Parts: sequence; structure tokens; C-alpha cells
Amino acid sequence: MNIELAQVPGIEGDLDANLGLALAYIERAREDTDLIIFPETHLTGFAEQGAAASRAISPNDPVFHTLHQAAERQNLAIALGFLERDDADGCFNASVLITPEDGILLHYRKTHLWTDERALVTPGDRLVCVEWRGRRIGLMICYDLEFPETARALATLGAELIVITNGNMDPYEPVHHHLARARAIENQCFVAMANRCGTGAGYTFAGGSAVFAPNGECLAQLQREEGSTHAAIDFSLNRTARGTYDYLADRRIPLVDQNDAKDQRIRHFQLPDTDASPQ
Ligand code: BAL
Repeated sequence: MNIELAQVPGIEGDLDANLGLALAYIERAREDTDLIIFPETHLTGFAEQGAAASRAISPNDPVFHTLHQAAERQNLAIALGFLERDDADGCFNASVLITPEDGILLHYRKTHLWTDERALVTPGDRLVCVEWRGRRIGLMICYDLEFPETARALATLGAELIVITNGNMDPYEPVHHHLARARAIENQCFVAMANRCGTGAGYTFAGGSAVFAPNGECLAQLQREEGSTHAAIDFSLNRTARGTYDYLADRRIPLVDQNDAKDQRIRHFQLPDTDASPQ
């Protein structure tokens, strides 16, 4: 599987500009690219005080049909983030995996909210992993990376590749660089994170997008500037890494997961309720 990381800036509240930038990267993706990954909330920009619901869009928004058409044209999958508006449940920090065959195949709502978004969006209540073209892919968003349980849960669901739509800001680039590598090693899977660059929502974003192999090798990395990079994922390395020892098999503290009744390709973890919701 050939992955492209699109390390791009965003403009808070400017859906058209952010979509246009994503489409430009998709259209000029390398012909052999199977999956292109964009940052956290790329389509809408971050939630900010007084500007969460107004920026948020529904997964039924026509923008996702436009992205599905682009995925079909380029025969590649797209992972990207957006602020989601759910008329019943409020706003979420969400990411989707859009495939040529399905449209939105995987829809994940950030379960571990960063400090200043807890008053603005509602945390998700499940971790999800899906099988696409014979490979199991899990989604995480930014702060999720900073909790070992999250990646471990996705690995327990069979994730061979963990995709992170990232919005990591200064001074935390080293945190995400080291933790993404650690998550790959400790779960013996690939980790690919596309981070935002530039400034916005009061932050300076750290870039540092990277792909790590199950042995911790860095297969691709960007510095702070806008751009894209590529990595070829050889999933046989997952088995190689687990040849001598298998962390998941050797665990003493197991996690129990559930299957998705509607689509057996999807498995998930249901998280316990939390009182973290917008005040
Ligand atoms: N270290 C930043 C985490 C986040 O913005 O989700």
C-alpha cells in the first residue's frame, strides 16, 4: 500500500478554500498512491469559542460527494478531518476514510479531546477499525495518540495500519514524533500521521508528518513546511515483527471488542460514558 501524507495549512471556517487545497493534492497525487492522509479538521478548521457549530458540517454535506468523486477519479482512499455537526448530538471532532468503492467507509469521532476543545465539542464513544482492500485500518485524531490504550485498542481490532489525522501544535512536535514511533513498535503495526502546518486558531502547527514501520523505522518524514511525502507499506513487516514475539498475544491485560452488526468489515470498541460535553 502506497501512502501519501499531505502536510497542509488550513483556514478556519473556509470550507471552500480547504476543500480546494485537498482536491489539488488529490489530483496531483502520484499514480501509485493508494491512500492520501490530511490533517485533523482540515475541511472546516478547528473549533474555537463561538465558532464550532457554525463551522461544523454533516457527513451528508455535498463536500463528501465531491471527495468521493475525486477518490474514484484517482482510485485512492482519502483520510481527512472535519468538525461534524449532528443535529441530535451536537458537534464532534471527526475524521473519515473515503474509499472509491464505498464513499465514507469509516467515520470516527475523536475520543480524547484536547484541552480547549472540551467545552466546544462532544467526545466520541467508540474506536473503529475497518478492512479495506484486504488491509485493516484504524483511525485516530491528534490527542488520541497520547494515550497508549487508543492505539492498543485499534491493534486489538486487528489494525495493521493506524492513520492519524493530526493537528499537533508547537511545542509538542517531539511528543507526537516519539509517541507515533512507540505506538508502531508496541503494537507491531504501521502508523501514518499527517499533521497541519502554518498557523490558525491561535496556534502554530508543528508539521513533522511521518510514517513509522512496526520496528520503529521512520519510512517518511516532513519538517515544518507545507508539502507531501510518500511511503510504501509492506504489510509483511507486521508478521516479521511478530515472528519472534507478539505483544498482543503476550499481553496479560486484554481488551474485549465488539463487531459492527451492519458491516462485518467494521469492528469497534465502545467507550464508557463520560461527563465531558460542551457546557
Ligand atoms: N498535542 C496536541 C493534542 C491535540 O491538539 O489534540
